[in-house]
Amino acid sequence: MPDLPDPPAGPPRPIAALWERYRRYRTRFVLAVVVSAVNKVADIVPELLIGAAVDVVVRGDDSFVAGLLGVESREAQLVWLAVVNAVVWLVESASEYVSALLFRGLAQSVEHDLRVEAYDHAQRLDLRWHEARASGATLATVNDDVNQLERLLDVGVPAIWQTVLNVVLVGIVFAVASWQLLVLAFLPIPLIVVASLRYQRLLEPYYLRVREAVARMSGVVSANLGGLPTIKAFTAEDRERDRVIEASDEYRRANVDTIRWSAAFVPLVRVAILAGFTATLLVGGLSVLEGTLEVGLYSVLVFMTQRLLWPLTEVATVLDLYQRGRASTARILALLAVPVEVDEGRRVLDTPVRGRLELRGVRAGYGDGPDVLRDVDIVVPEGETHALVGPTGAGKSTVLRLLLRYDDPREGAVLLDDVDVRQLTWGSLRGSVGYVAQDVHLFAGSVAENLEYARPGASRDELGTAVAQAAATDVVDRLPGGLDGEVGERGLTLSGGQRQRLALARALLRRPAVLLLDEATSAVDTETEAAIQRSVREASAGRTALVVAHRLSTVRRADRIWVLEAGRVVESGTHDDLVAAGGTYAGLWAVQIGEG
Ligand SMILES: Nc1ncnc2c1ncn2[C@@H]1O[C@H](COP(=O)(O)OP(=O)(O)OP(=O)(O)O)[C@@H](O)[C@H]1O
Repeated sequence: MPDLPDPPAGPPRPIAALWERYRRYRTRFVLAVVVSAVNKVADIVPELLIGAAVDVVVRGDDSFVAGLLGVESREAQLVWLAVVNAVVWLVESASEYVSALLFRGLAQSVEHDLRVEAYDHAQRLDLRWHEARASGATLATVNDDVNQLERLLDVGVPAIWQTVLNVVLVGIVFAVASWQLLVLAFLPIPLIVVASLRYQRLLEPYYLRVREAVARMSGVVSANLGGLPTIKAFTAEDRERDRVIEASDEYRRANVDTIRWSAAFVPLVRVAILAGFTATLLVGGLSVLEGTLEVGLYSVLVFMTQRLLWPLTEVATVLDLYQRGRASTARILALLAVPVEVDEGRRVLDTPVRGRLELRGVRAGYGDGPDVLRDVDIVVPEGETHALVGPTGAGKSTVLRLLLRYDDPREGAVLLDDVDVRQLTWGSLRGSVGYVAQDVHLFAGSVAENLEYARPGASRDELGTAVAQAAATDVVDRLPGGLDGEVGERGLTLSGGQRQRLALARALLRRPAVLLLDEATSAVDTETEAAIQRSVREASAGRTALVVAHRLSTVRRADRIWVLEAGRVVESGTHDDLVAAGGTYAGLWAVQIGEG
């Protein structure tokens, strides 16, 4: 793999960057925060009402409610409290529903937008960028990182906000009741937050080990499932099962170690909050006996301390969610920040495209690697069929990649109809080319769907013609369902030669001005090859073709043959000229016809 520069790190403050990026959702976010605040207040009020009810029962016409409403009878006061309670309860339920809808809706919208943006950007990124890294890494960003961020927005953000509100609201109640109790009950909170942060950091390597173990395990399983034919051929099932056992066992051990520490957290927080609980119980109770604290308020405080406990036990989980969400956001934004180096030009070719191809003084290579092509000058005049031949690794596929502009040359220029391809729109360049790659890729789906990839909305007649031109009629006829027959994942239910013929049909369906065939017939038998050749000759009448081939018999009739060796054009001419010249080509030919 070439050494490419590391991908740019994510922004230093990813969440702030996300906030900037999604300005359009700010109003919805603020609304969600407000409704959630209403919900929290409504959630706390019933506990205050119970305190007020105790106060009514204990103090009668002297109670807080009596003073507030001017109602003397205890029964009437209790009825009032019950009515207020019912209203608040309904508000609480409604606001909980609305707040969940708003937060979750927001999380889904952001997740959807980011996933689509990340995918769209990833598919625009240069092939070279993708080739230099594991496809799993990009997939993990588009899938797992986006899901992780959704969890932060869906669960984490509301939890953080509710915890803060909880502490503030309970704090206000305590402050009204007694400053001493406020100090005693809240004293452990900063301690718990700081301890949670440290604890989280302590757990980090454990979580990391779990993540690595799970990645290793799924790596082994997916690689094995993809390589089943090889495993079976080498009867390596037992060895592979042992490798999975080992990976799974490491995952289990990593998890057990993590659980040992993480499960201790809640009990520890409980111990830390003991001071607040005891203070409320003891100091509060004593204050009631002394007459400095009302019984009603005392009962409210007892409820309230309980309320402080649970959110605090969740501080660590929420912080964990926050940190994971932050790291995921950084990775997504880093992917989105990778620049597209081979970017689209603006020029549109005059139609009809003639199809003249030229490589002018081209030097090319991959990443920081050595030059793969040097001083290459190739011209394919409009309407001619040329061939590229040469030993393996000579740079033949690289020439086709340059013509499709998967990469740009390091020096020199590639031209279509005398225009530098760097200036052309993708539509003008790639839209004019029918390409059959060395490693044919078909998508899961029917034959027709695969063909229509080249020309959405093509008629059945057009599909049939393209199939016939590619000598693939028998492939389609043999499939149950014909054109509607399924080809399976990556077309794997077909043989290599059948896949090649369908790929050729797909390229021809485009009716391109230029045909680029990279060993398009290497996997078919000689008879089929001859049939394809005849069809391609007919199909390529009036269009330009550049054909890469190892089997020289396939390119004998080419208008011109270019011979590449170690990245340079060493000779070119017709088959007969080259054989007569007695150079590299003549040597290759002699070997292939059995005279070498
Ligand atoms: N994506 C890539 N990244 C880095 N190096 C590459 C890449 N593709 C090809 N190369 C290198 O470039 C050189 C030329 O490869 P290329 O595929 O163009 O040769 P070829 O003549 O088509 O070979 P073959 O006949 O075996 O297909 C080789 O040394 C190869 O290792």
